[in-house]
Amino acid sequence: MLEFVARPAVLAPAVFLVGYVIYQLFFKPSRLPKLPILGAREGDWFPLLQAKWRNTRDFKAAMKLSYEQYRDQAVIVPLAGSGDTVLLPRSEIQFVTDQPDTVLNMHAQAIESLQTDYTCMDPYLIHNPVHQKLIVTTLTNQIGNLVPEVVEETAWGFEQHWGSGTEYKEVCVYDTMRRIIGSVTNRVFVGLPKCRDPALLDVGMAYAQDVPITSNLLRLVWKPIRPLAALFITLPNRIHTRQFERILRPEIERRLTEFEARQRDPEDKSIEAERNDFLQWSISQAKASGDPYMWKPSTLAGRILLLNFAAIHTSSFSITNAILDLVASKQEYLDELRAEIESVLGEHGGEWNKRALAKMEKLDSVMRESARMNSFVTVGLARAVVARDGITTPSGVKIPYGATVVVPSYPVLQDDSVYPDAQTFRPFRFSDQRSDDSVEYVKRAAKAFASTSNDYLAFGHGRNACPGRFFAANELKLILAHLVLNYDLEMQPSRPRNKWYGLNRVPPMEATIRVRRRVKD
Ligand code: HEM
Repeated sequence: MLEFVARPAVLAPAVFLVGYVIYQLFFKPSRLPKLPILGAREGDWFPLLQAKWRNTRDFKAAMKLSYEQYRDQAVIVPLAGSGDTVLLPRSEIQFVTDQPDTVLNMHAQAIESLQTDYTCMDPYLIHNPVHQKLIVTTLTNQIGNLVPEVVEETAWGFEQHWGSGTEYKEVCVYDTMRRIIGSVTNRVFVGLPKCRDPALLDVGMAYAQDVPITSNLLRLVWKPIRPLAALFITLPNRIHTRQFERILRPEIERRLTEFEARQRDPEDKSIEAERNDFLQWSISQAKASGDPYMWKPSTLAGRILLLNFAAIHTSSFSITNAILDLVASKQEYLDELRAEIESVLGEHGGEWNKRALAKMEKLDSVMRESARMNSFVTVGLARAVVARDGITTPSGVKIPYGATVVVPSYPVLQDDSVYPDAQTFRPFRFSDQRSDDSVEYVKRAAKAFASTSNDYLAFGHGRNACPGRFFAANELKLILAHLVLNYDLEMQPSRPRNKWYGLNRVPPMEATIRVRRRVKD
């Protein structure tokens, strides 16, 4: 064995590899300017490396430290698997949102951090994200028309997962919510009956988990060998993408055939009326483009899978957090919320619609306050510096091409000077502010759940803020309203804590509560 290792043909590359790794880890000069290193301590031998270890292990502590110690200055944030990252101070959030895409670019950063060239089986879907245009235009415009279907699917989902028993029983909040959110959201994406297909929902969820796990792994792999490593690492992504496509293909093919038949003879009454869902809009968009690649079943299914990735986890976390916050608060809050919903619904003849929902400001406030307390966005507005000459921040820090900038979100949302009594869940914090007539209308409207600002980054902010947030806000409020109207929730003395996985903050997924169907008189 020793003889084999001592051969020059084996020894030379091995020494080179070890030397390269040591150089990368300990001696490679940083391209970043001289700034404090978040997490480094006096006397550290390898400050970047030691800080990286500390920050990766406990990012919550790192966030608190950044706000206490470096509130007004930029700091370097070493993190495992992340490239050169600079956290800018809160005072420079506006500067970040103001930069054009040619200077600070969200998509370049998302492609790098999610490694989409490997984790998405057809990277062209990401490089040509026409589905995002549909979210901003058609989906958002159709929110009102989609209300009846969202309401119907919500009722079906609760019946399946919370049942109609009038005795208290225990349910796992996250597990049941992700299933309800899955079918409600897919009702809008692909319609009945596929939105209730458990295989479709499970594969969609599995892929949504594959992407963060495999992208984290890939980022740890040396770039030149990443394409090779990706062949093995992204195997689950490939399997789940294929399964998703296989499940959806018959529906897509049926719709394509009907689309063509309708084009040939618009008067033909034997063809099913055009559906009003994302798949149908995508088919129309694809056909209008004239590019056959766009209406291939794999392309159309791939876009729906990406939507599932963007929508399901985020929405499931939000509603789970809101339920856990409410049951750990006061029964009076729940009663007050229920009273608002009943009263506004009464004014609208008992019928759900967009206008009724917009009037339920307490309901809206609960969702916004819960997102303030629990948002998974701990640092926000992650953007890659794509200007070849780098950027110079208002405080004069020069950040080179290829680095990433982020801004604080978690510490701002927890800051008493921004949100008084920030550690307390005050469900009507924002509706109280909205009902203050002495404040001008625009400022009051800015307190709605889907409104973003420099101090509220739960949906991002600026040009690249989440395009699905208006739809998500309506869907989540309808779901919360349904459960408040139809179920009693047993109050709990305290709220189980959220968990941190690196940068990500997620609700306790195993938390349970006790619920029973309300008996209405
Ligand atoms: C409560 C639920 C949701 C939350 C908290 C959320 C949050 C976010 C955040 C923080 C971003 C990044 C924004 C930035 O960096 O400035 C984002 C982007 C995005 N979200 Fe959402 N989201 C939610 C629901 C949805 C839904 C339902 C959809 C689709 C219908 C969606 C589609 C997207 C897309 C496509 C992007 C990428 C935008 C781009 O690349 O420009 N999201 N979301």
